[in-house]
Amino acid sequence: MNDGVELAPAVQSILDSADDRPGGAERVSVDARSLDEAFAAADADGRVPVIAEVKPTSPTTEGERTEDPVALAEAMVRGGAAALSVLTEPTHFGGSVENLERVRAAVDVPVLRKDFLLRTEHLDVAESDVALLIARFLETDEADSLEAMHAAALERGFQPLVEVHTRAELERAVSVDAEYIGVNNRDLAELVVDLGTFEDLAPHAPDHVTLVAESGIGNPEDVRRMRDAGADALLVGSAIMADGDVEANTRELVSA
Ligand SMILES: O=P(O)(O)OC[C@@H](O)[C@@H](O)c1c[nH]c2ccccc12
Repeated sequence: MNDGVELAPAVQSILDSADDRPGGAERVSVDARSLDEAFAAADADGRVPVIAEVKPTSPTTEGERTEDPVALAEAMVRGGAAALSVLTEPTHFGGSVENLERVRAAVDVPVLRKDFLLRTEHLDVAESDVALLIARFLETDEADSLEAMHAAALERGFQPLVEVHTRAELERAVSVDAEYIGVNNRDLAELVVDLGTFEDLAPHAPDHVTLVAESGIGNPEDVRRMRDAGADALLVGSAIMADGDVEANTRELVSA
């Protein structure tokens, strides 16, 4: 599929199930909480802008956290998270639209819907402040184009975060005028993480873009490394969801 590089079997299976999931019946209209303001507020009081991710499990995680997602989300906000990300992918990440809706109702910070959205009608399944659009999966015959998805997300009031992993994907994100670009340090073909990915791509992003470093950020040193490379914000899941106190895990990274 797409560039000819085979995807990890887990990722191919995620995409196949995403392709089978129905869209929403009606077009949503979102009154989004500003991501820029949330990041600026964090910066202003000395917190690193972190998007903390409620991810009960994943193909690269052992075990599953079974606490109430709302309790986890509230702990992340207490720990200083500027925004949250909630998995809605049901079959491989233990997520749900219900989790997203409950979390968004419980907190004041912007919430990202983390899923594999392939067609515009998939945007209509749930309201969120930010919608993730993964460039790599929006260039196949089965999916709508990145351009169409980006325009459709804006029309509905979402702040689209375009996820890229290569220079070519970054160029495509820039060509659709993406204001928010996430560089995923995890290669979805092999599921390996390399923080050098962000360092390599960040210098090629235009200055006006808000850049998010995604995946593989495990400790305060990684946070500083990504900030030094130009990350305006960080998206962190596993290190915050790992054993222990989610609030303390969040605070440790936010204070790096
Ligand atoms: O758990 P990590 O390594 O901190 O990564 C979080 C987030 O970046 C990761 O969950 C992610 C990035 N892009 C995705 C696309 C789909 C599902 C998950 C993801």
